[in-house]
Amino acid sequence: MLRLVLPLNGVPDSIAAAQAPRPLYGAAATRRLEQKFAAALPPHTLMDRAGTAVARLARAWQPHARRIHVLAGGGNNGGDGLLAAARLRQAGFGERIEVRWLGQEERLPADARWALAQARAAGVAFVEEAPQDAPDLVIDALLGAGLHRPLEGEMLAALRWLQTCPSPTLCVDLPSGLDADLGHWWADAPVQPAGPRITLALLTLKPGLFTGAGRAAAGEAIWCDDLDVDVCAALPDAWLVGPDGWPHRDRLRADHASHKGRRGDVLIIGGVPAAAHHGIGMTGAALLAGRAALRAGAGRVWVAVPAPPSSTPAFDPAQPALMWRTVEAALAEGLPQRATVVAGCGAGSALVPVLGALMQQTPRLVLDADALNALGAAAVPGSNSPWLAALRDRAARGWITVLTPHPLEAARLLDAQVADVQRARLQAAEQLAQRTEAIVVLKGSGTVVTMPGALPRIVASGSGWLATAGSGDVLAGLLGARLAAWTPVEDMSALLDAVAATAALHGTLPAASSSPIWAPTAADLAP
Ligand SMILES: NC(=O)C1=CN([C@@H]2O[C@H](COP(=O)(O)OP(=O)(O)OC[C@H]3O[C@@H](n4cnc5c(N)ncnc54)[C@H](O)[C@@H]3O)[C@@H](O)[C@H]2O)[C@@H](O)CC1
Repeated sequence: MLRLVLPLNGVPDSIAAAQAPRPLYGAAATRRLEQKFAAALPPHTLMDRAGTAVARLARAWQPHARRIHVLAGGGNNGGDGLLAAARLRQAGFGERIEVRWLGQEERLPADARWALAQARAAGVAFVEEAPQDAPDLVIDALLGAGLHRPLEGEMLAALRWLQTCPSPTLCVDLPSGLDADLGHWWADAPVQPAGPRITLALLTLKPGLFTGAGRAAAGEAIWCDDLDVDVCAALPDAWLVGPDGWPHRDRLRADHASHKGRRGDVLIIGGVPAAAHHGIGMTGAALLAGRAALRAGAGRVWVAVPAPPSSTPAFDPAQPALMWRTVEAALAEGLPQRATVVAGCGAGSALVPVLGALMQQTPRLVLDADALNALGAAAVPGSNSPWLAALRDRAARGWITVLTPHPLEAARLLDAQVADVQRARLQAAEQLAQRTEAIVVLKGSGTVVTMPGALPRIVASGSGWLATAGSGDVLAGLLGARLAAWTPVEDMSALLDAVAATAALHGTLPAASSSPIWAPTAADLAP
């Protein structure tokens, strides 16, 4: 059955489509499923269904296309393209169906060999060169789940043509160049296509479609056809998640007997003012986090500033309910023991002296930005960092720690390069979680949320609109509110789901506040 998974990146409708958690299967798991189902069906059935699904979507998406160019590689992904060409030709679609096939007949897998014969029998035209002009529709069947190494030579040249071609393009299973497991882009070619593009995943959704380069390469919409087999019984490699489970404001409204003490307390630590930090002020970061926590339904929110009372803001005119403290006063009041603490938003190096106390006193702790920088390379193998010991000690006590690194912060914690983190985002997040025994929210395109012993979640929402100063502070505040409202249950994976749903909600905020003219800023996300 054909399903729309993510229509038009970033528009609100896409959220509904993404809401149900969806299982993601990497290349190896997909191959196992393919073999299992193929064994129970007549020969070539899956490829027949795959090629037919591609042809059907191509016709629905570009019904007036006259010249259709299929770029096909030498594996089964190319086989899908060849079969789609055959089916389009048999249906009398368009005026010309042409295939540029870069395979070698003697090395073809059996299914693709059969598809080649089908295309030839259908009278599809075979061409040697890339078109000089733009076809009405391109079908990208160069490489799919079999790509795990860099592209070179003829394949690279073909991909460069594809990425710069302005024609509408339908990618078969995965955009060619993308690693199904990692979301890594294997080619020295632009990730972002020049023309309109959609992707039709076949049999399974692969994790690489949704993180790293996946979302940028896959285009405006991601479809999936399960080829009429039930893959969902198999254990996935990861889950694609939306904001389902977020405590919606209607639920807060319906809770008549509630009071502010029941909604959860949040303490933001950060926002160092310029007067206390060599003329470099970061009050806005803590403001954004505090406002987001309030907006997300926290009952009471304090903002503790690492500065003397004289340079602590009197109040926030936009959200006067925020209560301001110095860090000293907040510690003296015992706030870290009873509130969920969000530490790091614009705290600078002033956080370091109190981080140890927070680790030891706060059962629910979100470490963001400067708090992560303060940990240094705590997550490298064999690290004897006192911070690592403190994090593990927290886990042993059953306390919750959430780390929210962007790729650079994750790289610092792992003593790696940003490129290493981005090349394998799921694996980087899992390493970080294993070593720190914390929940990790690795931000970026396709935010990854994971913890030790759990299947990672990839957040389905989000767009380039989130790449704006302060949007991470808003996420930290939302996480603070969500953890503060968290009722402990035995199943820790429910906590992971709650954290992932919070990150997914954050991804929807820019679309909710967008105007036809302005790009949303962080203040629009937490007004
Ligand atoms: N066999 C079947 O019945 C089905 C196959 N499916 C399709 O099969 C695809 C997977 O097929 P394959 O495992 O054959 O893999 P691919 O077709 O994705 O890639 C394998 C081919 O690409 C070449 N290749 C890989 N990396 C390269 C590089 N860096 N430079 C140059 N050439 C490179 C290999 O030599 C091989 O010829 C899926 O993505 C999907 O499109 C699905 O439609 C499901 C059903």
